[in-house]
Amino acid sequence: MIVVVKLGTSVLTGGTQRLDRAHMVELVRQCAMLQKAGHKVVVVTSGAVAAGRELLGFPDLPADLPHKQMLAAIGQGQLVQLWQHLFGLYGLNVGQMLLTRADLEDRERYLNARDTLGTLLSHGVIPLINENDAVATNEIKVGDNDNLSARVAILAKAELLLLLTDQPGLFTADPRANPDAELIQEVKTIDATLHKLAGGSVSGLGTGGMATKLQAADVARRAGIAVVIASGHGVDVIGRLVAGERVGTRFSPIEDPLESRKQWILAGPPPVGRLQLDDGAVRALVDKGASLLPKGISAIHGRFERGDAVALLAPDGHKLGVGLVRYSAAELTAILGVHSDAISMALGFDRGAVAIHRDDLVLLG
Ligand SMILES: Nc1ncnc2c1ncn2[C@@H]1O[C@H](COP(=O)(O)OP(=O)(O)O)[C@@H](O)[C@H]1O
Ligand SMILES: N[C@@H](CCC(=O)OP(=O)(O)O)C(=O)O
Repeated sequence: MIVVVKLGTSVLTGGTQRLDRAHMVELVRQCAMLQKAGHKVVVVTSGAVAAGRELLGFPDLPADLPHKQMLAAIGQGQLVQLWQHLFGLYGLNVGQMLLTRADLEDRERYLNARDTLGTLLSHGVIPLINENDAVATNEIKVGDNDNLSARVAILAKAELLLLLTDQPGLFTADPRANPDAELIQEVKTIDATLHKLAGGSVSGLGTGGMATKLQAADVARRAGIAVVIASGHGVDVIGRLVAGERVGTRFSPIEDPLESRKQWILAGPPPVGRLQLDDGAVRALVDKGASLLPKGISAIHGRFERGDAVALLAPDGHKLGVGLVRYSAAELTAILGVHSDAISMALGFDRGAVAIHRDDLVLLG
């Protein structure tokens, strides 16, 4: 089985300001046991900023992007060196891959990253993955390692994604503020009610809290990957989760997973615009599995070019899905509501009858 293990800053520091080396040894032991049993492990490791801060002796720096990038640039080397040393004790090699959203949104770069990851795995090397924080500005960032790990799980063609953190799982409310909150053991559907339960990070160490873990789980399970959120401090937690033990919060995969290109549409390009659809278009897309025609679009928001990803909104405003457009925003504005036969008349040229082809469309539901 290919397993992606995402280790949050909260796990790697144990809530302190420093990397918890003793615990990292224990996590490496667990991963090595899995490799020995014939599984393949990919580690998505946070902790670069924490390691940088530790090396500099906790300087009092502004919390702005340039200083975070500086800390990540300093800390990433430290972090990987440490992992390399610890995995080396078990005779395992590691291979570092630093990714950003820009590596995932272009289909060719996405496939290149997938090849490298596959080659590392086929040679028994442990891929160590983090966001390339030193160069990633907000525009090109995935932004948090929960969402990054879901994309990595898709790239690695993993069966299981473990989001290991400082809580035993997803609770009915943030247990730090609500002592009565209860652990949710199993999630079958991720809806707006569930999203409301999942709060942000309050420790000052992590990024995104449970909110980003839920987003990550939603992306991974649509690709047919099971996801568990659990405590990174549980005894033998990695091996027990791989063995299928009921620990933490488990999200079962969607049974009819998206095909590869659609997984990329969901995981790669960020939507840069929004199309408001009319009722007829919603019925055609949802009930008949049709492509989206310009005549079913009632409004266009944002500036996008041909090939960009856009979000599709139902008349009541809820997000129906994501798709890659065949016309730019300016072109679509000129043919909004126009019947397919009249497109070339309105534009002076014709890129085909559909605004978004069915093959370039992912419906969320
Ligand atoms: N419903 C919830 N259940 C559990 N934890 C929650 C919930 N809502 C918010 N949290 C917070 O999410 C935090 C874990 O996320 P985060 O700080 O980003 O850690 P990590 O570094 O592991 O990604 C917990 O410490 C907790 O305070
Ligand atoms: N890339 C950053 C961590 C980003 C992140 O998502 O952190 P976390 O929520 O602790 O998994 C780092 O290495 O410090």
